[in-house]
Amino acid sequence: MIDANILVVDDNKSVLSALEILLQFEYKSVKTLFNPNQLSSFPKLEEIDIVLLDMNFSAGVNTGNEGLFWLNEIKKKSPNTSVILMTAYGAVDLAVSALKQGAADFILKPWNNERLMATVKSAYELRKSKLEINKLKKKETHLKQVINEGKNLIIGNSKALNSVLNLVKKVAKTDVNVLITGENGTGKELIARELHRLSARKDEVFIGVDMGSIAENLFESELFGHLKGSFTDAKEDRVGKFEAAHQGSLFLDEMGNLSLQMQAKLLSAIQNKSIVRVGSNKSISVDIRLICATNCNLEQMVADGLFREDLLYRINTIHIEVPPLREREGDILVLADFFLKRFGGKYDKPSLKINSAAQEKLMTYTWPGNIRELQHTMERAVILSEGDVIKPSDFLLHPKPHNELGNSALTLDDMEQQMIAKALEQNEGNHSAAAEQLGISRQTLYNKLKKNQS
Ligand SMILES: Nc1ncnc2c1ncn2[C@@H]1O[C@H](COP(=O)(O)OP(=O)(O)OP(=O)(O)O)[C@@H](O)[C@H]1O
Repeated sequence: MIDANILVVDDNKSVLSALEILLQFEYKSVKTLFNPNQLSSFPKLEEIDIVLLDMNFSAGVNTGNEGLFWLNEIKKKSPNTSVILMTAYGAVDLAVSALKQGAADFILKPWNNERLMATVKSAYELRKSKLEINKLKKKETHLKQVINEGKNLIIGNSKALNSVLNLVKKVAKTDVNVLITGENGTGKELIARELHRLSARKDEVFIGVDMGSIAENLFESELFGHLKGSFTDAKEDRVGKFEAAHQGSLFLDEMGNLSLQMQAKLLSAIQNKSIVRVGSNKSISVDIRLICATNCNLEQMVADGLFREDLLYRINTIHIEVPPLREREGDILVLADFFLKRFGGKYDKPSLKINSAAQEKLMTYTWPGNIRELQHTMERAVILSEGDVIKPSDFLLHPKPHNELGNSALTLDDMEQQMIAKALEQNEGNHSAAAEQLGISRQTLYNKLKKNQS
């Protein structure tokens, strides 16, 4: 017995009872209606899985228009109910217009029992798939919302930040590729998310990829996906980031850390607006809005032969430079206050205030790690503070000594960071060259940099 609700609508009582008896053999609930006008007030029509609907109700009329009218009424109230139209006057054009207007199928009277049962069965399968699709769509919308959520609030009121936000507003509505540059921790990812939020793609996903953390040998698989068995660890087919971002925005962070080989592969995907999964030879079109970010000077890297000029032109149709925090004086205390509230709440210290000497300390510091450093500084201060006031001594600010090695007060970690900073400086920000000079892999260098920032 199939657990489905069926409704039969016909002005012929013998048709109603014949169909009721036939359908009750297989379906749990079969209801009948003699007058289609009762459809308007039929309770919970959306719970009916299948309606078998006669096409002609007025005596002497066989145009089928009444059936089409009631088909539309049912579809308005319950779009996922499968409607099968029945008529004694078989005409191909009538059947075609019924199907065009959303009928699941069309049967002729007198019907063949077996064929009718098969038609009802497939209409029921159709109904189930529609409900399943609806459920998946709702789930997808929810997942997209969760993915896109994140901490999107952009705090600050400085002139410099406002002009960035103005540019973001102008550019967001277009589909052009955007390159966001700025020092580490200035909020580049936040700006990228804002571009997505204000764009026509806002209801689709925003997929972020940290290009610096992808190992060279996994680059293609991560970005373009792979087929099962295409390499040792490919246990399943996998969708890459480009495909995952289809119709949404793809944010490629740390673009300055790509080897020339990776750049070539990326360029080809961007140029062709399509990707080929590893192990496949089928090209798949992708519709993405590309947002890239870096803290490197890509023009300089082009001049040094470290970044492809053609790739740079592809990604920087619009260039947004996010200024460092030291050039956004107006934002420092506003952001500090924002983080104070956030961490005050988190650590159950809601009435904490920053005293004026502590504010002065925040304002005079140069914030090499920008907003990320301010955020960490505030979190530590909230944890360390005693009483209701944050004092200057609660801020552990240590301006990084730059090139001076050999300071006996340094820890091993400090020395390592200084060597890294020096190598990066000598190699003008080029991570691959700095890693080579230090005798470590690009990946290790990257991990060490991340560790220091966290
Ligand atoms: N204007 C802002 N308002 C609130 N939070 C901010 C703001 N700017 C940055 N942040 C926060 O600072 C942190 C660093 O920001 P984000 O990751 O966007 O910087 P980034 O420039 O992309 O850093 P990186 O170059 O290291 O990838 C994040 O936690 C972000 O939420």
